[in-house]
Amino acid sequence: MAAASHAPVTLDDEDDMFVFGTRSLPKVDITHVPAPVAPVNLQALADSGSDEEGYYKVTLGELLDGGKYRVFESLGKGMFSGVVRARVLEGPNEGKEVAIKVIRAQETMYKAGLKEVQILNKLMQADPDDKKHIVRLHTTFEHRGHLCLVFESLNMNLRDVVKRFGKDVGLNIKAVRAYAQQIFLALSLLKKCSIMHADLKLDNILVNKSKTVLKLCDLGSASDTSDNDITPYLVSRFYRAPEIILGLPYDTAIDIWSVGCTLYELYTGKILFPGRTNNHMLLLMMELKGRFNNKLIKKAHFGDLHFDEQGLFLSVEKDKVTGGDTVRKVNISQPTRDLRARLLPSPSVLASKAPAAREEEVKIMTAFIDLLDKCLTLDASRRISPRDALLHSFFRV
Ligand SMILES: Nc1ncnc2c1ncn2[C@@H]1O[C@H](COP(=O)(O)OP(=O)(O)OP(=O)(O)O)[C@@H](O)[C@H]1O
Repeated sequence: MAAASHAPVTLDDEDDMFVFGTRSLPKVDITHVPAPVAPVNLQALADSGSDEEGYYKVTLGELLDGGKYRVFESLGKGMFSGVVRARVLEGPNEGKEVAIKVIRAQETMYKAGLKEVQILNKLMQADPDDKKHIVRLHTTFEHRGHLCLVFESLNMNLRDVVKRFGKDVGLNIKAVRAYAQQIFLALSLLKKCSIMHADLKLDNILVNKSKTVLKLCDLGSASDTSDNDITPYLVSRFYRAPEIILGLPYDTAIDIWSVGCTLYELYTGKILFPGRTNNHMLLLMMELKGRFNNKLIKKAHFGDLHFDEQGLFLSVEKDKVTGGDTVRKVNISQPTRDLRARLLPSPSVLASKAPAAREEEVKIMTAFIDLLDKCLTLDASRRISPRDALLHSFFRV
């Protein structure tokens, strides 16, 4: 039995077909990138060149995939991976830049990476002409036990754009409108394919060098709509839809909610719902949008965590004296914060403009606020669809 202890450790039965390897994968039709056949072999992990958290320790100038790519820049670390920029050294794309996402050498991360490849393939097949603003996956390979995804190289994410060009006060409304249209096109493809992105935020939207074209990236949390287990921590908290927090069934409408939060942030440079906890998120949402419908609360898995039998909100707050948690019952009837008050230019700003410019500004801002309001509908079944969003007057004023 001693030999058995050196045998590759497989994940489970369905993954037996996967084996770690160092070979590169066959390159095929760009709309269908094969997932590498998986690993999990202790020997390979021991030799993975990773730090203690499983991130690959990349060196600038390093060659990857048998000399096909030379790394020249590190783009940073996420939860699942380190992303590097590299140059293609051979083949028809010689000289071109790519971005390589090197997944952490860990069984769950590897599996998540394979799922990301599968979802990107499905989306590329549904959009062979690359018109729907989702990042293109060129190919995949394995490097010392790390699954590597080779993407088209984009310039920076929208969080960096806001930092650099919006100086933390946001972008002008016409730039927001141009980006919003592209985001809703991407969402229309996701909906058509029954895929939820489930992690939309400024960090996961990339732009090209001229900042005119954007693409959604990081499909690492994405899944099919049939795959919607109740879990209150899906999506980064500030962008998390109320149905997720309440434990209601959810679908592609969660991404519309996240886009509402993202567009607000793009325009203002401020987080719309900076909740400290899921409970605090619900309070902030109700302050803006009013109370939840009682029927919705009754159906919700976690309804009684946040509401009492009378439908009063149980706001968990810090006691100023003891510092411990206390519960304050809150009866929310009317919204107390207002998107119009926050976003419409003040009368003094408007007065400083010529009448035509003033009229245009009010028109476009009124349309923007209306669209945001429809993206942020508390009841997911009544939230605007990507298609209707694209037909909204915001894109025609
Ligand atoms: N194709 C690309 N071109 C340029 N930069 C990219 C590309 N893909 C990813 N990046 C950069 O790397 C960052 C992390 O990428 P990604 O979100 O896919 O990785 P992740 O490990 O899932 O990260 P996180 O845990 O933050 O979600 C992005 O925010 C972006 O700045």
